[in-house]
Amino acid sequence: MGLFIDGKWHDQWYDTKKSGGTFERSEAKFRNWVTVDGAPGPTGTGGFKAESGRYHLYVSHACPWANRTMIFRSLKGLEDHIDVSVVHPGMLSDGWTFGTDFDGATGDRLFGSEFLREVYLRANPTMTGRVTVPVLWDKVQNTIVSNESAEIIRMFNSAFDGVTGNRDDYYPDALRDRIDAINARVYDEINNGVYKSGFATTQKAYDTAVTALFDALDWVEGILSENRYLAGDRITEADWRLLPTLARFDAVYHLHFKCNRARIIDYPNIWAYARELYQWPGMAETIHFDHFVRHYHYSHDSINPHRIIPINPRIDWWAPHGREAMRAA
Ligand SMILES: N[C@@H](CCC(=O)N[C@@H](CS)C(=O)NCC(=O)O)C(=O)O
Repeated sequence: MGLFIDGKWHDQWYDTKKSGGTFERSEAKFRNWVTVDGAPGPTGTGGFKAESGRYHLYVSHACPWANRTMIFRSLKGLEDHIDVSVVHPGMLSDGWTFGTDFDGATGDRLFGSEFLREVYLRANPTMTGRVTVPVLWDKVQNTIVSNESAEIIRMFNSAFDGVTGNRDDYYPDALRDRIDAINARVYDEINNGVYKSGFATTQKAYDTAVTALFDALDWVEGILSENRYLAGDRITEADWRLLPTLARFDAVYHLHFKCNRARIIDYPNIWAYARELYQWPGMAETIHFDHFVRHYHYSHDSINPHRIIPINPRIDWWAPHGREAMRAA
């Protein structure tokens, strides 16, 4: 794992010394937006019009942030309009690679690169920053539109509606305040909370993160005991942003990131809800247990130096979820 400083690759693990043992996620660098007519979005520059076949998505099936973008690509019927390259789940000193010796790893279908970092250098040969997935690439301007998943899913939610005819809205006006409030806590304490627990390098940093994580899961369990979905009776972006973390929890985070006060299967409402989301049309195809079990245990050698891949529990994600009953309540 590494990062670029002025276009030069440095093999370097996260620096937690300056933050008292706490993992701090760095900000994504490319923050442009695809819009209906190419007008600039909330950040970055314009010129990225929604067009079929123009954009390419780079993902890892291991990565929860990339998983969000694959979820929205499927929900919004973008499969025929935005093609995808999938990196290899092993991420060592070269960062993400395009090795194809793992089922589902496609190689770089656009440029035939060996490493994802080459794609970043095409966009900015002197860049400083981390080489992360997901990446949304523009074949016309030959650059990265965005490497921030939260913003890529907002683009996918509406910018391509004229291209696909799919007008399903997962961020409806009337629910935005509620969705934003839920996202803020879910991001900080759950999606990123598992990383803060797992990458902590002091007991105090771990204790703080893991306690907040399970308190937040208790809060989610409470919401889901009264509501079918996080924002009420309608499924929204808030739910889709939680699913990738729930899917990885018992298989990876519980053991590898020491998130072991409870498992997801111990929360009756969260577990049934997680199965409902997983069983939603198209969703199971975006969730690749083999990629994330391999990635985390193999790539984080400061946590698992011998790279032993654990056996893991057998969990039935296809068991009936019974959440329809919530609607009648
Ligand atoms: N803010 C980014 C975070 C993406 C991210 O951190 N991805 C991880 C994989 S799960 C990554 O590529 N890490 C490589 C690195 O940090 O060097 C997003 O949500 O899109």
